Amino acid sequence: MELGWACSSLLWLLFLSSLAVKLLRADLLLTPGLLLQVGLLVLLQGVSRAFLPLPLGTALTGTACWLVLAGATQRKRIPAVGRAVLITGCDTGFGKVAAHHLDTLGLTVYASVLDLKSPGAEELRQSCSSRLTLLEMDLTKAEDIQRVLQFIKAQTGRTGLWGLVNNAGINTTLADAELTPLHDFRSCMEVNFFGTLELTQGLLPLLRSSQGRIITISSPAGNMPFPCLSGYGASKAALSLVMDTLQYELAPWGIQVSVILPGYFKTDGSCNHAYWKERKAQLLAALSPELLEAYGEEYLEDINRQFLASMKFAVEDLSSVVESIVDGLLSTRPLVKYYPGRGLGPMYFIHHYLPHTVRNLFLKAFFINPKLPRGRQPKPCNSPRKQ
Ligand SMILES: NC(=O)c1ccc[n+]([C@@H]2O[C@H](COP(=O)([O-])OP(=O)(O)OC[C@H]3O[C@@H](n4cnc5c(N)ncnc54)[C@H](O)[C@@H]3O)[C@@H](O)[C@H]2O)c1
Ligand SMILES: C[C@]12C[C@H](O)[C@H]3[C@@H](CCC4=CC(=O)CC[C@@]43C)[C@@H]1CC[C@@H]2C(=O)CO
Repeated sequence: MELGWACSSLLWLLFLSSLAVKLLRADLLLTPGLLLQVGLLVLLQGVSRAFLPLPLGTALTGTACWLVLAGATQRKRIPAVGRAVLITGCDTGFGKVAAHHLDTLGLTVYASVLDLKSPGAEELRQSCSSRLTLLEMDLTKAEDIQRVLQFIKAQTGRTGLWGLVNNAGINTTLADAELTPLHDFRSCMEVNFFGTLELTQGLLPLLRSSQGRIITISSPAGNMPFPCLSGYGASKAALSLVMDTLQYELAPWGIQVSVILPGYFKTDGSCNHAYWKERKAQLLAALSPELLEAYGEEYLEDINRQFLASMKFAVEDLSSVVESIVDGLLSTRPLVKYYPGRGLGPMYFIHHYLPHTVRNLFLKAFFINPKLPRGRQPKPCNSPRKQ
């Protein structure tokens, strides 16, 4: 009798802990169907303990548990061929890799780029099928957005537009909020928030007709206060919030909205040394004498040094982000949030469940921990005392 209980308890402990891990990792959803299957497993457990020898009953129940877990985590997909999607920011990074992959899946891809002559645009032109169309669009220019909206409406009259992937985004500054010029906040907002929102709004009539998908690449920097990323993070916070709102506002129209919150990946935008060297120089040149006196040039140099050092943690393989985009577009049950990359679990656990002081210490240790500004550093002993 005891052995039977021990086997059953161990079996259920293994099954329920696997289920919990998959739910936490968003590998599966707690659907009514899954709950019914768990109920049937309980019934099977009771029947096998009552009528079957222990080894047979345990094997039968164990196999049933495995089948439930395996079935629950198989993410089913809808056919890709014939579906049209627009993806922005395909000159480099996630957008370029995703555009190529979506093309290989048989989708009709409209890939927007900042510059039709960019190396990335040329690479897509050379490597993709005739189903991929490159479109030039600067999200800060309303006329560009309107031109793309007209083009997409004209081109997708027959197929409809199945999906929009809002990938394009910028980060212009790596510095404390006080040191970040207001126009840098505005630049991030213009591209990452207003431009993306204007394009999304413009495509909603098509997406409502197709009951399609919206996938937006935001950032954990929009959920938590990464040091020196307030300008970028604020724009991503606004973007995440509006997409989270659209997720339930558009549900009655059958549109499914997903937000992807990637970890740190090595792309042209995140790890371009020349770009960040230029941005640091422009930031220093723009600093007022008062701020330069209060913080000191060494303060910014140190931040930049730590940022360059952090790049070694950036993941080179972008496939997990691309897979999240594909799942958001083609899964029968797309997730509301995707967290591709390393360390997102602990990061969000700390953010949600531990005191903010712990979270802030984690973010500084994980990314950038600014040194004391010049104005707060102890004066050397021989310096003249202020009267
Ligand atoms: N790389 C990371 O670690 C990381 C992490 C989290 C989120 N993200 C986000 O992922 C998205 C893609 O970033 P990435 O890392 O591939 O960087 P990236 O710089 O390689 O790609 C950004 C793309 O946006 C385009 N773009 C820039 N300004 C634009 C404008 N005004 N109008 C239209 N397009 C414009 C660029 O041409 C480029 O193709 C961005 O939204 C970024 O914020 C990146
Ligand atoms: C903000 C960046 C993208 C991304 O958001 C990164 C951040 C570095 C810190 C960091 C760690 C994470 O695990 C989540 C993403 C993130 C907060 C990156 C520094 C440069 C890069 C970009 O500039 C993207 O264009």
